[in-house]
Amino acid sequence: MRDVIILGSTGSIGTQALDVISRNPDAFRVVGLGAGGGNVALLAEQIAAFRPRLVAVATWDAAKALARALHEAGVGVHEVAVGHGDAAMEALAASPCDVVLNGITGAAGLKPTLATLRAGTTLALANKESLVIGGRLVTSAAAPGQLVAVDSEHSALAQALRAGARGEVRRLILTASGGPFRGRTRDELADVTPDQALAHPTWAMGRVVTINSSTLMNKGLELLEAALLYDVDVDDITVVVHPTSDVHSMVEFCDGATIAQASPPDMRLPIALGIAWPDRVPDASPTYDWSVPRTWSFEPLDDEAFPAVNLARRCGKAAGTAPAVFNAANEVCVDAFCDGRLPYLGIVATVSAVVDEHLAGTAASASGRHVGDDELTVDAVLAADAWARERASELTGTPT
Ligand SMILES: NC(=O)C1=CN([C@@H]2O[C@H](COP(=O)(O)OP(=O)(O)OC[C@H]3O[C@@H](n4cnc5c(N)ncnc54)[C@H](OP(=O)(O)O)[C@@H]3O)[C@@H](O)[C@H]2O)C=CC1
Ligand SMILES: CC(=O)[C@@H](O)[C@H](O)COP(=O)(O)O
Ligand SMILES: [Mn+2]
Repeated sequence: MRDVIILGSTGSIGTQALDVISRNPDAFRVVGLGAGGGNVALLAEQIAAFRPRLVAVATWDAAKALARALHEAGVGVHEVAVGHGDAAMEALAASPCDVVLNGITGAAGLKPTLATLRAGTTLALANKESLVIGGRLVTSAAAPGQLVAVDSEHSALAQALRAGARGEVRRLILTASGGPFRGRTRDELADVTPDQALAHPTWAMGRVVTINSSTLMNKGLELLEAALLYDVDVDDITVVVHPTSDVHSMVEFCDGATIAQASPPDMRLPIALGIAWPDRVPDASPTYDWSVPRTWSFEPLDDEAFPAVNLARRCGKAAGTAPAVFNAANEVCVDAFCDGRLPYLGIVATVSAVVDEHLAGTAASASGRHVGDDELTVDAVLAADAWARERASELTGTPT
């Protein structure tokens, strides 16, 4: 029996994790839940169903609303301890258990990620942003085997890496669905709408990661995530477009062998493997019917229409605070696009402009200057994140 804490329990990753757990009551027990507080009705339902001892939400207002929802759901005040704010989320992330699943969206996941690692608990990581922006601060806080990938591609890589010795690995091949705009030229992307960008061809996910998939920003973040998780140079990672998301990623070995992990697109498989790692959970997701014909295709990424992966590669080489700037500017631009304040092509263009200022050393404030890996601290990451948000807000006319 594994005691599990789920951060981001009301989101796409969180609800699928609870589905895995409810189907395997002898293997997992929920001891803590954390969420933003945007959906306290669902959180109260989850608390009533799974009976965790500890809960955290992002704000005091959310905690008050949750108290009312818990009363309506018949959960007594003494049955669960509810905290709120950053400190409560970090305390939850550091609470005793066997595994914490971080399914928070965005940079807000960084402190909980570090708190779990510093507590010595296994971290099943869906929140790629925390690893990407924290970089070596996160990887150096993790003991061998403590950081387990949940992102589908990185789970696939972990599975494929079991097939050979580290010294035998030649390169990683990261698959990308190509998103809803695969095949379009840059000009054909100018007028796309948020609804079109939210129509992912293969996965049902939260808003930010879905928009990021459409711009290929998600693949940029995943390139940096893979480099950090598996200690591979960004130039030794190839991105290839695979529209049906069956092959989740591949490892090429020195003898020419390529080992791929394939399964129908269903996050319950990598989530289950992530919280049970290194063991597999029987029937975590459906598999293929080989009695019907099927074709899997692969094509190169169009870097001109979708420059986000090359921008990420540049940030990966600069390292230090560059990935935090890349991510924070993108989070602002995704909101601006969804709110109708920024055209689609403005997302990557604005992120690129903010990254350029950061790396060129032309930022007006000291917190906008690049700090390298050698001097990287959590405060430097948070300062760069805040500067990039402010700069991207100025460039997109976002009220602050
Ligand atoms: N969905 C997927 O299939 C995949 C997702 N990922 C990654 O997993 C992460 C989560 O994605 P997804 O589940 O789609 O996102 P969702 O938007 O569906 O869910 C996000 C979750 O985070 C919570 N949250 C938001 N802000 C905070 C905060 N400040 N503190 C604590 N909790 C917070 C939300 O709570 P509430 O809404 O209640 O306020 C919600 O529970 C992302 O990093 C994403 O890139 C990776 C691979 C696949
Ligand atoms: C399910 C998952 O892991 C997502 O991060 C997925 O990768 C999105 O798909 P694309 O970014 O390949 O469109
Ligand atoms: Mn992914």
